[in-house]
Amino acid sequence: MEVTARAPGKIILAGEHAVVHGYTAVASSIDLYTVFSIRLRSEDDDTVKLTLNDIGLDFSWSVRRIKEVLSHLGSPFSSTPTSCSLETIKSLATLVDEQSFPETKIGLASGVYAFLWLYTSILGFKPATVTVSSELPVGAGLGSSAAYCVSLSAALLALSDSVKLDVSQKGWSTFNETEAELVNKWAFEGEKIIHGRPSGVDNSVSTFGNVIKFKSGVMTRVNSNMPLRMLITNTKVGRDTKALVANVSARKSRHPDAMCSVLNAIEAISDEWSTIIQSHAVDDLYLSANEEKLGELMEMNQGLLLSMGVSHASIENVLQTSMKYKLASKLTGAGGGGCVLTLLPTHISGEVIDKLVEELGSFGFQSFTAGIGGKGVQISFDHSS
Ligand SMILES: Nc1ncnc2c1ncn2[C@@H]1O[C@H](COP(=O)(O)OP(=O)(O)OP(=O)(O)O)[C@@H](O)[C@H]1O
Ligand SMILES: C[C@@](O)(CCO)CC(=O)[O-]
Ligand SMILES: [Mg+2]
Repeated sequence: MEVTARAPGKIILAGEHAVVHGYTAVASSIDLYTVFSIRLRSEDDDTVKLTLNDIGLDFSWSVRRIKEVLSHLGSPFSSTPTSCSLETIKSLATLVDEQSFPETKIGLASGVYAFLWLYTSILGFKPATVTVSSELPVGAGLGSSAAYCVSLSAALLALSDSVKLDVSQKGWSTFNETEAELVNKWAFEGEKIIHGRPSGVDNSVSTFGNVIKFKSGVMTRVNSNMPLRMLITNTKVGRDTKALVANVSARKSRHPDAMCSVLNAIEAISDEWSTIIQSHAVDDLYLSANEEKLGELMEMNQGLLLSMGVSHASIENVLQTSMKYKLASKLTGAGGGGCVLTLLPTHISGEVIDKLVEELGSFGFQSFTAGIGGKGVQISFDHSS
């Protein structure tokens, strides 16, 4: 039997970075998915094979070798999400180094550490073939790391003793609330390995889907009543969330008072965002007034992100280009490159959007739209293999 789990990416509508320091963010899932498939092999077939399709890397460890390095941890402990210690990360790095990780892709190694941690903690030492593929650009602000950790945790838990699913179900099915909570907690432990200091907003929105508000580790569902449309532009400038989050923390400790004001202002923006999208538009006039307010909030949020040091020339280029069309934009996710959101109000014509996309394309950027606010993580079982 093969188990497949898919988890969506996300956009942060307001409050990235501030949320790491306990201030509110508003985020929504998007209908682009990361998909993990796991097929257990027979016990005498002593290997765990991992294929990372998006980054073109393959790994193959013998279960004996993994046991040698990690069995002192006493796994599996699937019902007890546990943090990976620095000591254990060193052991995981040994297992990865033995597979000659290419130097040019070394920034991606933490995803493989997260894999090994979640795999052995949830399933123990079982031989399996594992593959992952994603519709999300990796490391571009759309929550690829969270979708990776959520879909992996979901597929592993589906094979563990901690979750009892009906494996005869056909097609995609969802977890109940308690199971989804467990998936989310394990995914957060994976995110910690990749991000260093994640707030938990990305794994929560990937697990539960829809639109959420998030503050100090607590998620609140937001019932959006607005038809939100965003153009997502990938600047294709590579960046690393861990480094950007660390830079913001350093700036905060250098300028605590100034940064406190910036973070409070961002929280006010997030709160206003959630109030506006929950309100019911009584007519078109009301809707377009609200769209205008959201555009202004995006511009203000972007200005504050610039002051935190996480914008980038490529992001500024997208902002200026969209401004020519009187459209508001902000970076989404960790910034430093990656993706930018541009609000597409309901009155805007397809022709204008096409022109903007073409102009952005002339800089080498790639723009697309995605469905906003769909389901969170889902699972399916295939008995044919
Ligand atoms: N499909 C994938 N295959 C392999 N590794 C992945 C995949 N998706 C994510 N990763 C891991 O996640 C890391 C990227 O995470 P990072 O947090 O920097 O970016 P992001 O999650 O896309 O953006 P943000 O956190 O701003 O939303 C990669 O370096 C890799 O380790
Ligand atoms: C930059 C950040 O706020 C969002 C990344 O999508 C980091 C986090 O919340 O973990
Ligand atoms: Mg991430």
